Amino acid sequence: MSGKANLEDLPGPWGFPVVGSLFSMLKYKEKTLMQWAEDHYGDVYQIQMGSTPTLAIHGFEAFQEAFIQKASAFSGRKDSCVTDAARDNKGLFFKQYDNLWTKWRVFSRDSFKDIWQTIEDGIVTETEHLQESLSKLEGERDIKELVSMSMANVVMQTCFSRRYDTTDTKVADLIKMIYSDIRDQKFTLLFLVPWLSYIPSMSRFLSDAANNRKIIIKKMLAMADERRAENRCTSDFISSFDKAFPNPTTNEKEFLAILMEDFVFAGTSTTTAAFLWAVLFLMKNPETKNRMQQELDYVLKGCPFAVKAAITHKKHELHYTQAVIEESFRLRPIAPTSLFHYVTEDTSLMGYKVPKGMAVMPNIWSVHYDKKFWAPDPEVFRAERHLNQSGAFIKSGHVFPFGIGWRSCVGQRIAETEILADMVAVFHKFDVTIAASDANVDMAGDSGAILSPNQFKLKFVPRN
Ligand code: HEM
Repeated sequence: MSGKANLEDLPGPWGFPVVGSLFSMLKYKEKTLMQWAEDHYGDVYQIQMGSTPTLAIHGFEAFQEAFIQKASAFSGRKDSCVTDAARDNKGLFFKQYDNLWTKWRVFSRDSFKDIWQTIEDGIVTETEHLQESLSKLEGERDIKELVSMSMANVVMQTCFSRRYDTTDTKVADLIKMIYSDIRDQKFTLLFLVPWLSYIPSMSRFLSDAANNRKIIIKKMLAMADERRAENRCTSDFISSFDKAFPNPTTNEKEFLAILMEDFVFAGTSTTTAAFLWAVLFLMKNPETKNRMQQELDYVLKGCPFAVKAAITHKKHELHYTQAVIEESFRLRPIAPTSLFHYVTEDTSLMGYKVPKGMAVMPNIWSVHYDKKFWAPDPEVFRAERHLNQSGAFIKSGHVFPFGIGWRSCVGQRIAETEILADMVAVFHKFDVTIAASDANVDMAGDSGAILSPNQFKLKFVPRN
């Protein structure tokens, strides 16, 4: 193998002692990293994130080599005091790469396949509730909370085959608790600079996170028991678990609880943000919105259950609608630098030797904005770029908001179906306009744990 031998030989920016390049990474890190790649260091370089040496990966080729060709070397997750406190190396999201991860990943993937009918029915039910809520709205309103509850309920339907009312404070509190630790900046700081745990406020944060974990496990298992006690004939994640683990150990029960916590965490604000981005792009591009509505009217004409038809047998006729969603995914991937991966063995990438133990930051943004591939206008919203000459939707393979390879999003099919269903539910049924005061909303969005759109208000008028 050609290439440099040592970590020191990988190119990369100079970082401050102790914190490294952490401060340059606080907001819109995807753009900063891409600029550094283009201007100085190339597609593969290292940055110091706190005390963590991190490999930043850019461009389609490097992604393919790392996450497809060398998947076993690049599919790790870093262990840390804070993920240990919050997850105890259980679930999938922060789970280190080992046989247990494989076992639970395969179990989750297969369960979602087995219970797909329940998931699909759950999605349709939630769109009906969303439509009902939207038709009751008066004036111009921010719909984020409504969409978020609807997305959370799809996860609840998947796990427990039932929905929870917005007034159910028990579930609302559980969801709040699931998000509370990870939304705190102390979480990221401890992840990247573990020695901060010696500071009393940080060590308190860690013990609170561990306590929260125990409470969340208890609540999730209580909900599972409630659902079993109802003794309904069901097909959901709990029934899959009961079939696969007829006599579960305490450890396996805890694993189930933390997996479901991961689904709520990974499957609520992500889908909400991705859907709201698509809506916002349509508000900014009224001609695209009109063309999409014409397609919905034409393809779904005479279907008594338009949403159900759209996500099942009519999906492959909704070329333009799929292109709109794809273009929104491209321009605003909600996790532009994905999740940290971790190098599990000495390996190489694009000719550089990469040692075991580096963290990895996959910059999805760099592929979505690649000037060569998306020329001449990577910054412009243009759904047509995903259509061929006959108007058929074509996946380029260069849009992957869910990541690629072994560690890619296990909920991708659920998320894609939810977003398509909600697009149909909203734009087939309503004429939607953005409040005049939000017409110039900043499209850079809010660069927090995920990239979500800034707040905006909408008005919904039922269509004829
Ligand atoms: C638009 C919505 C969503 C987007 C853009 C998204 C994106 C992602 C990304 C980028 C990753 C990390 C991939 C990597 O490490 O390479 C991920 C992981 C994950 N996602 Fe999603 N996600 C979405 C919705 C969902 C939903 C609905 C669920 C579950 C119901 C879910 C569950 C997970 C889980 C469990 C993981 C960790 C997988 C593992 O490490 O094995 N996500 N997602």
